[in-house]
Amino acid sequence: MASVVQVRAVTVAFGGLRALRGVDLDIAQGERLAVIGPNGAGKTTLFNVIAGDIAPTAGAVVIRGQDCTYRPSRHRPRLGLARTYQKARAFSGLTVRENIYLALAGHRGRHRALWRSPADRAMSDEAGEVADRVWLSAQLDTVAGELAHGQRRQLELAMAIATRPDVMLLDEPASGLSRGERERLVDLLESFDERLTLLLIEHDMDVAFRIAQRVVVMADGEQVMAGTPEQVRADPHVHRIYLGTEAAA
Ligand SMILES: Nc1ncnc2c1ncn2[C@@H]1O[C@H](COP(=O)(O)OP(=O)(O)OP(=O)(O)O)[C@@H](O)[C@H]1O
Repeated sequence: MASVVQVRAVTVAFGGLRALRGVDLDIAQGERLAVIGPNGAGKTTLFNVIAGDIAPTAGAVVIRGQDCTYRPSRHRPRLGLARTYQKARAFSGLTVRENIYLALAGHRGRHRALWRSPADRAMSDEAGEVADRVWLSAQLDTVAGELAHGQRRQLELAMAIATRPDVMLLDEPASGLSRGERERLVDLLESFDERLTLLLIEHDMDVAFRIAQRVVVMADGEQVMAGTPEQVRADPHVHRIYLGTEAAA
């Protein structure tokens, strides 16, 4: 299957510290891939390089056959790539519909006042459809600041979906969620169209292993192993470097 994202020998140095050391990664269209590893492994740095938030010191990032290594993040949505952030980006004082509307408007380069023209009303309806896809229909008129933590995460997903991506990068989507909210998040991600490619960094093993078809394990800026969740779970080396420390934590 053709790769939609290719990471080629990517190295990132912060001064003397090499956060990534020649990492290679191929992500296929429709794949569900989780990157795991202990603190400081380089997961966020890899994510930021793919998302265009930082440029690598060496190596290349190719998206849909186009070399994007030095293209900033604002070009990624045009290539069908969207990301979520650990820190919420929604406006607390605006409703779910308004936040999604702004994400739609921003993607289309329209920064008009809310609901002025019929075209804007159509976009407001579209915001409702996007909310439906993340199970937030009942909260359309709720201001984001009053949403439960899990719902807020759903809104973040909606704002990414508004750009009609076919690759979504999810930065620790389950962090800070209750057990029930995590279950709901996994169910929601599993409900997405199977052609949507998902790359996630996740500390919660249950979430990562349930969503991913392939898990990449990183440590010290390198890929240690990659395999199915079952293979990774059973690998003694991974247990030593990661699962053991997690279990002890
Ligand atoms: N902007 C930066 N400046 C200097 N060092 C950095 C910077 N960003 C990351 N690092 C260092 O690079 C290494 C990899 O960090 P990174 O955040 O990518 O790891 P991670 O696997 O995402 O860790 P965590 O699970 O704790 O988020 C760490 O040693 C970190 O301290």
